[in-house]
Amino acid sequence: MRLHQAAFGYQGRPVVTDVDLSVRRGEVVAVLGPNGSGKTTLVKGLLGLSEHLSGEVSVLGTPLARLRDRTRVGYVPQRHTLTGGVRATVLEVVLTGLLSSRPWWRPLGRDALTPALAALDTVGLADRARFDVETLSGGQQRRVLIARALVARPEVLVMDEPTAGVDRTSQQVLAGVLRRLGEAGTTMVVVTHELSALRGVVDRIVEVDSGHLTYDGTPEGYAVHQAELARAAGRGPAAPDGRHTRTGETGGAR
Ligand SMILES: Nc1ncnc2c1ncn2[C@@H]1O[C@H](COP(=O)(O)OP(=O)(O)OP(=O)(O)O)[C@@H](O)[C@H]1O
Repeated sequence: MRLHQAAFGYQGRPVVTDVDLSVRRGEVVAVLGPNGSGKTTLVKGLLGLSEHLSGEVSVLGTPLARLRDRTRVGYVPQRHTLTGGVRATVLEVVLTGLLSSRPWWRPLGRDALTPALAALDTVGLADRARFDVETLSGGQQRRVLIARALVARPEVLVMDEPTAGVDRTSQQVLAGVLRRLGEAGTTMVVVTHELSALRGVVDRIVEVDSGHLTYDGTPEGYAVHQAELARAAGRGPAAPDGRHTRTGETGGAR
């Protein structure tokens, strides 16, 4: 995945600009940054779901506009649960992940069950296949959505806050799922506020602030970057006695 001077936004108005980024195959990248900084807009840009306004974007070696087989890139959207809609079983929801990869004249047959059950097994929910999704917890529903994204066997998986709003146990299960996917060579771009939940899974961190990339490097380097920011923020104007006052806090990963 390569972005050069890319800008994304909505209705012609840029939200993120000057993005230079390349993600290697098999890499697991966490996208961090304050609320409203443009993380979702950036990752939606990789899927053609926000407007690509300028610069170059290529995904899996193909310019985004010419990427025909969109099932090669899977997506787990933000703040999405499965309650309140049409009643469906867990298996049925996962099967919908295969619909876009088939022409309309080839309906899903029994052969679709094997990948769907395998995807549910990956997220640890094989025993819930016949359950109504509404009976699952929020964390389990997030895992169903990951299974739905996995069933078409995407080469790249983009996830927007997969661990948000789920309890610690579900967070740990989700982190394990991401670790296994990473080990299997799936390229992942994961927007998160909970870096600690993904420790050991993430190879690289990209920070977005006010629509710009403000960090791109290793998790270890990010800790140094944050410490430097905190030091800079603490170095306020000199107090009358010559000491420095603290002027502010920095945001960042929790
Ligand atoms: N569909 C849209 N149309 C117009 N503007 C939008 C749309 N979606 C988001 N924005 C604007 O883009 C800016 C960045 O939003 P975005 O959702 O990308 O931030 P974020 O970093 O993902 O935030 P959060 O951490 O809260 O999810 C915000 O000012 C938001 O209002």
